[in-house]
Order: sequence, then C-alpha cells, then structure tokens
Amino acid sequence: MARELIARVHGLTKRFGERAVLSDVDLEIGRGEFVALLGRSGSGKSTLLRILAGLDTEIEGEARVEGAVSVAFQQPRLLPWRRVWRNVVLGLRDRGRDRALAERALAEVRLAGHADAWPRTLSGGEAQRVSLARALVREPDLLLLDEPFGALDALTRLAMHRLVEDLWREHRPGVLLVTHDVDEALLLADRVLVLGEGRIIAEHLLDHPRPRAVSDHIDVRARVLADLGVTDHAIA
Ligand SMILES: Nc1ncnc2c1ncn2[C@@H]1O[C@H](COP(=O)(O)OP(=O)(O)OP(=O)(O)O)[C@@H](O)[C@H]1O
Repeated sequence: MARELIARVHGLTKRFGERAVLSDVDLEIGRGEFVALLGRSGSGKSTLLRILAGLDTEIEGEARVEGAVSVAFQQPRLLPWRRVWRNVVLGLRDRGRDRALAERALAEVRLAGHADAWPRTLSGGEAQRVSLARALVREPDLLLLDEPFGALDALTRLAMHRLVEDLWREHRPGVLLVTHDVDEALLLADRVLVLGEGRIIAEHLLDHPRPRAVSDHIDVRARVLADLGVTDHAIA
C-alpha cells in the first residue's frame, strides 16, 4: 500500500528579490514519519519550514500539507502576560474544554502543576516544553520543529530528545525537525535530508531500532558531515 503523504513539496522555488533561496525543491513526508533537515547556516531550512507552516505563501511550485500543522521555534515565544495554561491553548476555539486540554498537554511534557505559573518563572527547558505542549494540543498531523533545542544546555537537550521521541511515539505526527546538530538528527529521525544552496543535496535513511545511540550510525554520520562539507562536529 502506498504510504499516506502528509506534506508534499514539488518544484518549490522561493525568491527574495532576485535571489532564489530555494530552487526546485521536492520533498515528501509520510504520515507519522520523522524527518530531519540539516544544512549550513543560510541554506534555506527555516524558509522551507515557514512555507510548510503556511507563514510564507509567495512561492513558485507546490507546497501542500494535509491536515493540521503546528510549529515550535528555537525561542518558546510565550506571552508573558498570560499564565502557562493560557499560553498552551492560545487561539484554540474550544473554550469549555480549554483548561482540561491545557492540563493534559502540560502533563504530557512533564509540567503538571505548572498550569498557573507565569512564563517568567520557568527555566529555558520548561518554557520550551510549554511551547511543545502548545504545539501538541492542536493534535497536528504535521509538527514543524525549527531548532527547538538550540538554545538549551546539553543535559536539558538530551532530556528533550527523549521527550520528543516519547511524544512522537504516542501521537505519531509527521515531523520535520530543522537542526544544526547532526547527532540529534541521527537519534531522532527516520530520514535525514541535507539542504545545500537551496537544494536537497543528500538523503539518508535510518532504520536502526529506537531508542538509538549515535554509535549506531557512525557511517551515516560521516556521510552527513561530508555532505555538509565539514570534518568536525561544529557546523558554521
Ligand atoms: N525575509 C527575507 N528577506 C530576504 N532574505 C531572506 C529573508 N528570509 C531569509 N532570507 C535569506 O534566505 C537565506 C536562507 O535563510 P534561512 O533562514 O531559511 O536559512 P537557514 O538555513 O534556516 O539558516 P540558519 O541555520 O542560520 O537558521 C538567507 O540567506 C537569508 O538571509
């Protein structure tokens, strides 16, 4: 049986003025598939994600998503004047059930008991978990993550990887994770795409059972680093 597509990008070109930032990009994401998108700074990752999120519609070609989309960004973008639970359900049109939905989502990100807190009282990792709860409460078919762990310390980042993996297992949205971190991509994704100069220049499938260790993918890791043109882990 053909896999069900949740996102389909075909012949996508995006220009800012004269300059094409994305050129003739093709990309498909199946239902429940976890895709990571790597690329050097300025290669067009966030632009592609914003287009899939429907935040940028001035494009050539096709970018279609079936169903609901949620986005979580590097910064949690919480409204400081709303309590945590109100941030989670911001914009939802289900007034009667808002509080219960928020509490359930907060429990899922291990923040039960923080519903009435103010955003300024949260740590960076907690705020990012609220942002994830806000994305999940919409029950997305496609979850777009734009470097969601980029601003977190290494230990919090590891805990977030486990959390995202658990949430993905539970809800099975399609995921597109934009990241600079090759190891993060290898741990979490079914498929790793490398974007270079506005085109997808490489694709790697990861079929090792989860939960994974980076050592399961030393070979793919070397190839991805070569695709990125780096020999070191740090990507400029
Ligand atoms: N609104 C805009 N107007 C003009 N140029 C833009 C705009 N948004 C992005 N760009 C340019 O498009 C290119 C791709 O940007 P994008 O943010 O998608 O890259 P990225 O791969 O996500 O980079 P990073 O990893 O640094 O976040 C960059 O050269 C950027 O300067």
